[in-house]
Amino acid sequence: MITLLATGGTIAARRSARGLTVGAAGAELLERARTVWPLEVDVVVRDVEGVDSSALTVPRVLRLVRTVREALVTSDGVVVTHGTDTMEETAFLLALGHDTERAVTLTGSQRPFDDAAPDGPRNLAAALAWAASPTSRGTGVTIAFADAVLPAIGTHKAKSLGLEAFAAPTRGPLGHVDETGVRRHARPELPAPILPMDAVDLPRVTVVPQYLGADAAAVEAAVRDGAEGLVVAGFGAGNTTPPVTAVLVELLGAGLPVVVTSRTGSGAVAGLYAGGGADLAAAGAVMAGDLSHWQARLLLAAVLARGREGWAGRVRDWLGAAGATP
Ligand SMILES: NC(=O)C[C@H](N)C(=O)O
Repeated sequence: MITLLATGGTIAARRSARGLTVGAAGAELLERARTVWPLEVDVVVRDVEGVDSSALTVPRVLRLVRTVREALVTSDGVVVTHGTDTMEETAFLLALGHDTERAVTLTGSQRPFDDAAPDGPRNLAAALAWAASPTSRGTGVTIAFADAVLPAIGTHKAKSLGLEAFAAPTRGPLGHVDETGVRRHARPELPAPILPMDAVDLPRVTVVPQYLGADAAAVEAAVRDGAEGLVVAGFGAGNTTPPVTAVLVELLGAGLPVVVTSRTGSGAVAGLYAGGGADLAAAGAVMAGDLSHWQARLLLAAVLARGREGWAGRVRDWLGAAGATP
């Protein structure tokens, strides 16, 4: 038996005078998905949220993580329908808490429920087939979209409207689901769970972007606003402007956790450049491998939920176990 948890998103949205509005229930989504392929599996449906994913928050997603965990006790796998805008973040939080062989697969759509040529039914049919298949055992949390199955870790939404909405640039799909059935090509690295299951929220971690001539103001404002850690969306291989480098080195010296990502959207970061990334690495910043800013933010927040002590080692260990860094 598979549990289908419906949370909203475009897959459940209809056109209205106000714009796309979530309204279709999980049972309606399932009914459409069953017209794509014969799904020889029992599915229990629960509507747990009914929102555009831009309206979700960390506390709400932490609640969903616990709901998924409970469902996994009695199900062979869990499928979550979800808006695509924040799907990579919900998938990542689920991955941070995942500790079973059973598959958890998220899916959604780019086109609404009432579109003349919707992509939702096929995406959901594929997600259900993947989660129900013995092939998906041990593949952790995944995103099934446009016939591909991508690992939660390292995946981001790469297209605003295109149907192949998600990409895992340095990892690629783990498998495909199409007319030939369910195929797995790879097994992902699955780090041990680090998300505290009793957490109702996570410490504030702020993403600070780098751009031509960026000064220290955004970093200083983030700290003033109570950030307990920072993710710097750096240039290229993890570089920062001279004033941002200077303020971050000072904050690292005072004990503030800083993680560095790349605004390129593909590839790993390394502290290569004097006056930029090399100075940050020397001061104790952690390079986030191929994680997006948004996933790195959740990783650091989950680590800080257990306190600041030893944060860098715990982030590095997780990144290594996830195959994000060597
Ligand atoms: N395609 C989508 O699902 C986008 C929608 N705004 C959402 O994230 O809920």
